[in-house]
Amino acid sequence: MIVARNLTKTYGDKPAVDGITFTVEPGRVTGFLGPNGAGKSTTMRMILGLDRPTAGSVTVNGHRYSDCAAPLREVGALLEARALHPGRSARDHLRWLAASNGVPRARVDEVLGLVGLDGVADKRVGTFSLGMGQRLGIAVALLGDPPVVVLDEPVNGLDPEGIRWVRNLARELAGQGRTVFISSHLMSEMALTADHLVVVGRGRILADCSMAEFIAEHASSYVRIASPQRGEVADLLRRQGLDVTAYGQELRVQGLDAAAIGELVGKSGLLLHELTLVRSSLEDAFMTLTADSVEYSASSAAATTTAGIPA
Ligand SMILES: Nc1ncnc2c1ncn2[C@@H]1O[C@H](COP(=O)(O)OP(=O)(O)OP(=O)(O)O)[C@@H](O)[C@H]1O
Repeated sequence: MIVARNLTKTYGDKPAVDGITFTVEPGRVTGFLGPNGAGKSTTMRMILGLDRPTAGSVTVNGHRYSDCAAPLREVGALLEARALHPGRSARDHLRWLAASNGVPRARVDEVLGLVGLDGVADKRVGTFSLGMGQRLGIAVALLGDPPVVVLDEPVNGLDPEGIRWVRNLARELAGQGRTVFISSHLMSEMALTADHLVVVGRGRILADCSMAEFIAEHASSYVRIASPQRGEVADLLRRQGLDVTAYGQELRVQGLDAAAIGELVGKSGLLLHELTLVRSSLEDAFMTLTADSVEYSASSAAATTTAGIPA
């Protein structure tokens, strides 16, 4: 498991990570979500001993990464910027890492097969596409068969098949009881992959909860109604204590499900032309939650954070 306590990293006078405390438990996929510049990579770099915390601490299975005797066998990691020797083949790269970390040579072919690179294992890494490079990075992460896996934006550069593969792999690794910590700035991707979420913005924790709790708390829904007797329908529903907002030609109603609203209106003899349950997407919920934390945003992006959800 990974435990961060009051973890802080300051560059100059700017906190990149601002006193965050969280735990990444084994046996489940924990998504680490936040907009660009939220502090995800800096946190992951501190987990892996590549950056030293300004204050606080982070441990992996009870000790600091720098105190690991065989790091590759304790924590497997894919970080965004990966230094690869372009003239070396994928197989040689993995063999070199295996030899220097006490990993059996046979494991190299195993991980090449696992990530689907066995057919190109002897090609020079410099000729690899972004997606192939990501797969090789994941092979490196899995080389030491580690109980803890940290992946920074693993689906970057992958095609839809590759994205699905990473998703399944993450779930499989968690199913084997490993600790899996994956960063992303895409809520929609995490919704399909993670059991638990740690959401950060401007170096601070905005949410630390199960995926189900996040959905229940942040994804709002309403019932959309179209009626030739819009005014009367709105009056009727308001008299029932429901929250009704007129939106152009439609009404948006919160506080009761679509079936019950249909029955109420039906009993009154008023006409309905449409009665639809509309759920805001998790992406909307995530953008609303992190809207104040976005470092660089286009004005159109800011508009989408509030569009479609009545206050
Ligand atoms: N070496 C550094 N020197 C100065 N500032 C840095 C350094 N590394 C990161 N930062 C700043 O710290 C903040 C957090 O950056 P970080 O890369 O951790 O965010 P992130 O959530 O991983 O974002 P992204 O999704 O864009 O990778 C940003 O404001 C960034 O500009």
